[in-house]
Amino acid sequence: MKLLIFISLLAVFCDAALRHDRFPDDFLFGTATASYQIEGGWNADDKGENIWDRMTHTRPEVIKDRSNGDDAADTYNNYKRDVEMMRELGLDAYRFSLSWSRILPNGLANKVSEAGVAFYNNYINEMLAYNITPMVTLYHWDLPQKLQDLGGFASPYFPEWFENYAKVVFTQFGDRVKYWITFNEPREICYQGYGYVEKAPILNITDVGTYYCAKNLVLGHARAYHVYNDLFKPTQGGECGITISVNWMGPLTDSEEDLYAAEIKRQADWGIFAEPIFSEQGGFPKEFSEIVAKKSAEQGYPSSRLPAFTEEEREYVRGASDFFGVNHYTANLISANEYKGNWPVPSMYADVDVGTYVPPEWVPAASSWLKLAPNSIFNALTHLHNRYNGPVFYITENGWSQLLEEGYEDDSRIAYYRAALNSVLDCLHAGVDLRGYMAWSLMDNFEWMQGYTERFGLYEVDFTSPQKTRTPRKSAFVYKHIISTRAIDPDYEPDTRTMWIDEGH
Ligand SMILES: C[C@H]1O[C@@H](Oc2ccc([N+](=O)[O-])cc2)[C@H](O)[C@@H](O)[C@H]1O
Repeated sequence: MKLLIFISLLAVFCDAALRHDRFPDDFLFGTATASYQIEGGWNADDKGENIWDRMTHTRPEVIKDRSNGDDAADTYNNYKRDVEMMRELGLDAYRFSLSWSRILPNGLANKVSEAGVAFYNNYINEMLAYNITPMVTLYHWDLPQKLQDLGGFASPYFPEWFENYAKVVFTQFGDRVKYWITFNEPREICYQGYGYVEKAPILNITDVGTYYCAKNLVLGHARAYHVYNDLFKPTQGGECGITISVNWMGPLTDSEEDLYAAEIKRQADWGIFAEPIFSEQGGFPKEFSEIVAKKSAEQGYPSSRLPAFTEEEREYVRGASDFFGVNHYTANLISANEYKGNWPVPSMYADVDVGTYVPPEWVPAASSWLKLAPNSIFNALTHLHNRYNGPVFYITENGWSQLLEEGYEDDSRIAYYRAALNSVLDCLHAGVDLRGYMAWSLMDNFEWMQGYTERFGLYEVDFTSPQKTRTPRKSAFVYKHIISTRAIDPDYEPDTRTMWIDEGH
């Protein structure tokens, strides 16, 4: 009898393990943040000005609450408290970004700030003291203003500036940092910074640099990857990848037109950045390239507005990544003929020329673009897995916004995280090589054009208090429970509001 019970328990256990009802022990659970959104200290020591400093100081009206990241959550002075929060949650890893102009005040590598390097050394060492693995993004949207004045991402010098910056960073921190992400979200950098939608550097021109930005960014990524691979990896032994924002773009109907429209939307949205690096053939996506070339000719341009890679560049970029970082938040349904916007010509949006639809039953967050879309992580990751021959993935951002008034009781965030992590389990079950998940965000922060009006934090931050006091929300307790049990208990309800640090952290 005992043997029978033992065998059936073993069968249940093995089945659960095979079905990935639990997250593997070596799966990296973390949270993510970005320098401009949390650090503050905008002019501390010899830090240089960046494009968000310049924009928020000269055009405060473009930010919803006229705020800025001058102080933000003041991580510059509070980094020990941040690491304490990581320990409270029991994180395996923490993704954060470096402020380029804090390390290189004028963007160029001829002057390195000792104070800037010291700050990041302290931050990294504090994490490592508690076994928290740093995952470091080199660029999360805060370009040194000096480089913007020289043309920014649209300049042909950009790849070289980025390589030089990367070399400094790998030299200073590579003995301890083993996960490197070159860029956060090329789509947002190029399309929102240099295209139609306004974000820093707020050029107020349409389209001029969109696709030049895309090409220079991809080349900059490849240069940093090769420098790391050739000069640093042999002794430091880490990994270098890129994070691309991938929301699921499925067809509105099964019609051939909608299927094709969704494919073009995917090619424009993330394929333009992913295809050159992760596809077997390299280069920009075929159909989208043909569309832009055709429209450019009709518009009277002497050549395509999407500059092609030379054969040598294509080979240099192809395969230049150890992993695919995915920022995933939501989904859209794509239509060939319905729900189209009125886009300026020329622009990437007019080039794509499809409609996007969001079903009303998808629960909305506080951010207008964010809805709880069913199975969207599974749809996006299995698609990428199939298209790019099974690369290693990390989800480098995923999270949910609320309005400040919602405070501790963030049940909609908990529902979102549970749905997302169930989708992660489905990915593991389907054989996707997904090795980690970083929740956005550890704490409330400066949400770009929305200022402090939209809150993504597991910890609430009181930005009016001198210490920028951090208080855990209900979701922080739920995430902690998921990490420690490596499983999702849909009924878990925290019975305390007081955080604690488990032994070993
Ligand atoms: C909340 C985080 O958003 C990340 O950027 C975006 C912005 C918009 C979408 N979208 O689907 O429309 C996805 C991701 C950003 O990387 C991070 O800094 C946060 O602001």
